Amino acid sequence: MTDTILDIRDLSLSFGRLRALDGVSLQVQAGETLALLGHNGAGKSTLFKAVLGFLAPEAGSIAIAGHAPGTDAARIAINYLPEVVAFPRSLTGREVLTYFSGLRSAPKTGIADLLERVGLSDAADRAVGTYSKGMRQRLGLAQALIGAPRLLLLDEPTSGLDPVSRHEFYAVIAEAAARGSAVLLSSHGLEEIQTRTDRVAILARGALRAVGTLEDLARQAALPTTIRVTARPGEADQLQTEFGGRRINGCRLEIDCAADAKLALLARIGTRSNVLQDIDVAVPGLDDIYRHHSNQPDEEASA
Ligand SMILES: Nc1ncnc2c1ncn2[C@@H]1O[C@H](COP(=O)(O)OP(=O)(O)OP(=O)(O)O)[C@@H](O)[C@H]1O
Repeated sequence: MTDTILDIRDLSLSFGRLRALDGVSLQVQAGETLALLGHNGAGKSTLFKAVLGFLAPEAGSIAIAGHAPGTDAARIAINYLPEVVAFPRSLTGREVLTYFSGLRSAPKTGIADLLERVGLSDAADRAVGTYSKGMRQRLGLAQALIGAPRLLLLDEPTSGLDPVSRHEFYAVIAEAAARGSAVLLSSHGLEEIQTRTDRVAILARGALRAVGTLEDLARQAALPTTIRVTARPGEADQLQTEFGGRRINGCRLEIDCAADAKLALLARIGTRSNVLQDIDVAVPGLDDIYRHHSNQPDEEASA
């Protein structure tokens, strides 16, 4: 049985004449990590602010573990990591977490464990003003994990982090999800969320264009596979006559085909190995999949 922690239905919100969110419906389950992707200005932060209760929707509804945004019960259920974290520079990492634990009425006994989980034990008693950006970001994540939240909202949590820090960051997020938190994070990076999130939601100009696993999104996009053939000198014309495709230069040919027709086409091309110099296969990349969905009209979005 699923346990829906975040339930957003037909959410619309405008700033004056600008419709920042347009009929967005999205659910996140306990233990699930969902990445919200979208270009600058797509509406990701606006969605987060609505979930936090900072912005009131003009239509639709949001429930956090069954509670309306901004209520005490919803506030207790959510922990939030903003895109830019700022802590008092003179406090140590441990003092920051002690302060936030007090605000959340969480036991102080968990602080050493949190510092350990985000790799800040050694720096725990140094002033935050001496921390690097990555360390501040990790302290922000530790702050967001206080009290084992039911919903973890992370606004571009890894922007500006190096690949190793990113990897460690996602490992900590995965632990939180394994303990039952629902995680909604926004990101610009398809590559980084590829193996680290359960589902992806693509937002463009305030509307949700697609929701699903990356495999689902790739299947829905039905983008062609491209077979690139290099012919022996003087043979490209004949190959193009046989297999169609685009001529790239005197000896190269690109042939598009549906993903499920790839093997049959390769087998046919293979029968002409005597006139081939090389062959390779280019499957659609994450960027192609993202571009496809973010350019779709709203009504093609799938929930
Ligand atoms: N307080 C505001 N007043 C007016 N317009 C706003 C306000 N906040 C956001 N917007 C507009 O709403 C749209 C969505 O902005 P939002 O910050 O949610 O985008 P985003 O997806 O988080 O972008 P980014 O990736 O750049 O952080 C943008 O066009 C933005 O200019």
